[in-house]
Amino acid sequence: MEFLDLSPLTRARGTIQLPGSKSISNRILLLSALAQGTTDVRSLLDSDDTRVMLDALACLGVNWIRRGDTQDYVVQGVGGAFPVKQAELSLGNAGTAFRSLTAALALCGGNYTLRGVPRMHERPIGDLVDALRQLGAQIDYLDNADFPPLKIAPAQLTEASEVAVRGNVSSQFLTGLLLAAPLTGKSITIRVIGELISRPYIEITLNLMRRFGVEVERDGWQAFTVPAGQVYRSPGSIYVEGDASSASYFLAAGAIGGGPVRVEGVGSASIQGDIRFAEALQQMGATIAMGGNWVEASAQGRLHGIDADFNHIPDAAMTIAVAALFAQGSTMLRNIGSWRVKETDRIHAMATELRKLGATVEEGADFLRVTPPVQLQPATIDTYDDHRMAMCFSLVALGGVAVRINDPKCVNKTFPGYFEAFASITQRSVMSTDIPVIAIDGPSASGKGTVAALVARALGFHYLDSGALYRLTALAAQRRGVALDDEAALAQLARNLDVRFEGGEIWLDGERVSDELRTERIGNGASKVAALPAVRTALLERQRAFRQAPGLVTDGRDMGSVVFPDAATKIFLTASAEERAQRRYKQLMEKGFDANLSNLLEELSERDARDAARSVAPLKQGADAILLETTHLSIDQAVATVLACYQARQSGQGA
Ligand SMILES: Nc1ncnc2c1ncn2[C@@H]1O[C@H](COP(=O)(O)OP(=O)(O)OP(=O)(O)O)[C@@H](O)[C@H]1O
Ligand SMILES: Nc1ccn([C@H]2C[C@H](O)[C@@H](COP(=O)(O)O)O2)c(=O)n1
Repeated sequence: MEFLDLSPLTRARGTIQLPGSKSISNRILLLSALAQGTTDVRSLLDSDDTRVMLDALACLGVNWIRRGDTQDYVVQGVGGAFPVKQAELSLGNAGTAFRSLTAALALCGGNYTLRGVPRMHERPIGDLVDALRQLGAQIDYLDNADFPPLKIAPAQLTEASEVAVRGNVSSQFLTGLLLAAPLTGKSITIRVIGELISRPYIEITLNLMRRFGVEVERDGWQAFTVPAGQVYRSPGSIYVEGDASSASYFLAAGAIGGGPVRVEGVGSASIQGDIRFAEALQQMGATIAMGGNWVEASAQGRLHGIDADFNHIPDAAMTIAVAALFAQGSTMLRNIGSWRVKETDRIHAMATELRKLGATVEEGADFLRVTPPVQLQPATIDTYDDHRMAMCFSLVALGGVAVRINDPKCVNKTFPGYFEAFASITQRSVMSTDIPVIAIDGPSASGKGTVAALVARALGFHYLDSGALYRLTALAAQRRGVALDDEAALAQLARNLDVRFEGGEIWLDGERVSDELRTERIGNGASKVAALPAVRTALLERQRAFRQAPGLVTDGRDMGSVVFPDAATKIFLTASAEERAQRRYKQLMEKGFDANLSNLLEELSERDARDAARSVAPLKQGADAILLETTHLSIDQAVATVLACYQARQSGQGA
């Protein structure tokens, strides 16, 4: 199995010239072939699927030439009837080519056999065949009923002027019928049974039929009439706009990796439904700018999860499922049942691969809910011979983890140069040490956590409360009856903690424990387990794994000295013991806990003494840490000071 290893990436920015749209390319090729006259097709997509269509048209006697090395083609139309009346066509896994050629050839008066790759033979076509048979088409299944391969004989047109087709399996069935209807020479009305999915693809079909001189009358999304006497006529020259589905990977890269990333070739003037991917990304918190022929994405902070219906953009929705790994909270993708009959069962494939990265995924017949892990795990991604699986999972590398993409050449189906284009807008982080860390250490209740979380929010960085890991170890020990001096058992517990940090809350073994963790009892227990070297070693790599792009703000006792000694900015944040006791007292009262100020002062001093006296990673201001005394500072002032220190350091002024 061939594979491609993507190194951890830190950032995405740049401009991409998009290849032509697959949906538009294959429709234009068929329309140009069926039309009267010669069509200059400009910027056709160069991919497996378009090659399948070009080869099939050549087999059917259509003359076309490519202009030199360009993606411009000249197609000589056959005026409605293919010259070759007998042919065997191999159509790979190209759904657009298979469905539209089935319809056109069934009404063209010849004998044809249509085959594909094994997966194509698992993709249903029965609804389209049933509808064509209503018109008099002679189509037989060569293997299994309702599935390719197919044998087509000349149609014996019936009197029927109305056909019905199911709309909820694939919109390509309706597209095929619409494209072929003018070949009958009579008025045909197509009624859609059930909900019509992927409507924007039908809009593309209607738009292009109009460009080739055929008007379709529409009654909502339920009935489409192609009036009699219309024939396709070449528009002379036609331009294939960039692929909006392919744009989704780069726009998502801009949103995940900071951006800005600009795609050129699609924009507000696009006729493709997938242009609305930009809206979904915007809902997740990305900043989107758009012109007639370009779109740009960037993001200041972290994305957030959304709950949305993706029936209208099923292909680009796959990119949302992967972007969900970088969002705060869960993302729910609804109404995506058509994924089940695409290049692979995409719901199952997506769920399987997201889980490898550590995500929690719930899958249903037509939905997917993705909850990101606290930290992404490096993984080998299987791509199921599905170009979109390969392209969307490349985005995972922007999480600062290595990812292996199996069978990367499957992208050739629609975007042969994808990985080169992706590399051109992303920056490699050979070492995760390229990702900036702001380390804030200091004694208990000094305000480290509050300040660190606000600094992280201001910069759009990740946040790690390292003390919570020691507190969680103490809580887990208490729940399992492990003594606080049993170093080996505690280290084992620390290594295997089942924790989740989400939206400021913390879960242990699936139970929300945020409030219990903040009690002084657990704080004292944490201070005891934190003195044990084996526990600290067990938690070391766990803490380092939080270092993910675009950056990390973390607080604790040894963040600058041990865990992230190369942190960009190190702060030692403190306040007088009396002020800290006051702050903790107020904090506990606000949470509804009982507290006594003098006891708190005593406990806090005891804890600081233990934390400072231990032999490993003791609490103390490092020589390279900036002292931030906050006894007389407000939270905002403390936050502003940390930000100023970081920015001074970033702009090279030192700090
Ligand atoms: N500069 C400040 N002025 C007044 N109150 C503050 C200031 N900084 C933080 N606080 C308050 O002090 C309380 C304790 O802060 P926080 O929990 O962030 O401290 P901490 O150092 O992270 O504590 P611990 O080490 O125990 O986790 C909070 O209620 C917070 O709002
Ligand atoms: N990096 C760290 C973080 C915390 N600890 C210990 C010391 C504290 O008493 C205890 C709880 O931390 P808090 O939540 O109060 O910040 O955990 C440590 O040793 N090293």
